[in-house]
Amino acid sequence: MSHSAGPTSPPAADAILTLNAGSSSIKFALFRIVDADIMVAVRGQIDGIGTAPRFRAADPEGNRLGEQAWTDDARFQEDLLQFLLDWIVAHLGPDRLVAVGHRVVHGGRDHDRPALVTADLLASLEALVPLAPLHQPHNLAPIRAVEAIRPGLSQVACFDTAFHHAMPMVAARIALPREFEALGLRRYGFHGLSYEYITRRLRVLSPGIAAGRVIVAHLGNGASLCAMANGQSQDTTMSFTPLDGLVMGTRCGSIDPGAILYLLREQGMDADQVENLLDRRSGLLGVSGLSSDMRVLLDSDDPKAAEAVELFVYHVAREAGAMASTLGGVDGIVFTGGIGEHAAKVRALVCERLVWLGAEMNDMANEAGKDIISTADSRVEIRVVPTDEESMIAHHTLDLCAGI
Ligand SMILES: Nc1ncnc2c1ncn2[C@@H]1O[C@H](COP(=O)(O)OP(=O)(O)O)[C@@H](O)[C@H]1O
Ligand SMILES: CC(=O)OP(=O)(O)O
Ligand SMILES: [Mg+2]
Repeated sequence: MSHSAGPTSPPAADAILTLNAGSSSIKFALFRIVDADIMVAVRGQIDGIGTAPRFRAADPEGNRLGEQAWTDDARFQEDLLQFLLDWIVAHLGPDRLVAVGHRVVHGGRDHDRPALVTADLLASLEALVPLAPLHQPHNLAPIRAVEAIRPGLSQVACFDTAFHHAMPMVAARIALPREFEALGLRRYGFHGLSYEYITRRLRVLSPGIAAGRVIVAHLGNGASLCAMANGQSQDTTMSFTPLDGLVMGTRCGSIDPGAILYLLREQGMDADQVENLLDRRSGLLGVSGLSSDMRVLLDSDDPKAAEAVELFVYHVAREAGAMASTLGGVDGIVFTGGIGEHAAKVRALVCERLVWLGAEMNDMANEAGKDIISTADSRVEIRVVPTDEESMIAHHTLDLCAGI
């Protein structure tokens, strides 16, 4: 698959680009294909989309390759995407881009694995936009942009829902009349690329625990828990949409459906207003009245910020109890995602509420950001494992495109 370059330059390689587009960020990575495996060459992101967009890219050693900030908060995501694609093409050097892999949050009923993008696939994913309005439109836009710039280039959609597809039916079913199940109303679950990466890592780091009963807490701007037995999803807190479950940055998480009826009927709100409230104005932002960013809340001495953190922690621990019940006990707890990886205080507050499960935290190890943060005597091993959705996307893309 590789091509030879000049006598002094390293041999050119085929390359895979991964795009993980969210509501406020686009994360990307460029992987070179070397000996039928992938090696990361560049990682970067544009974050602050909608407020103050900022682009950063670095090589695997952390050397900065690019940085730019925009003060124009009205910049459209399409302009930023175009900037990103131009930057990537300019930085490919002699390497040849052979495929692009995308994180697509919702795969619906039909997709239990990554799929090559076709016009039909794109149309079916478009139909799922109402089920993930914060994510799906941003996931699909780059697929169209790449097709416009490089028609015919192989593109692969990697679904957040796929990891949970084989979840037991009792965990997936919603207690509505059967005809609604036929419409696709079931619990799907999300953050699947992250959970898949974590379970693969855990098999290397702690094989005994990986084969057992593990609760993985993906705590980022979006947050969910997954109950895994032998690396297979048994249940998860997100559901039909990524709005269910835990308290999140701007999402409310689980809410009595009766409250939505009340907002519609008694408060005169329409569906768009309710969606905007539950998806964009609630969660940490709504309760604190300050910010959706956990860093800001932990640094603040506003009592409302502390109450927002307390509520976040309360629901993580409460749902962890439910996941423990599903698993019939717990051997390991893994923290990941921006908050799970970096906020020692949040990990400590969650674990304080899980002592009854046999999870005993080593406070010094936690503060120091060690990999294992439980005591030697703890019945439950507690770990911090940084997630890497990009490498999971790249592996799937390589697997699907290898024969093309
Ligand atoms: N050092 C830190 N301490 C506390 N929280 C952090 C820290 N770094 C990142 N975070 C939190 O992580 C969140 C983003 O997590 P991330 O997994 O990157 O989110 P996304 O869902 O956008 O992928 C931020 O909103 C911030 O609250
Ligand atoms: C599914 C989801 O909520 O993703 P994110 O955490 O990236 O917002
Ligand atoms: Mg994320």
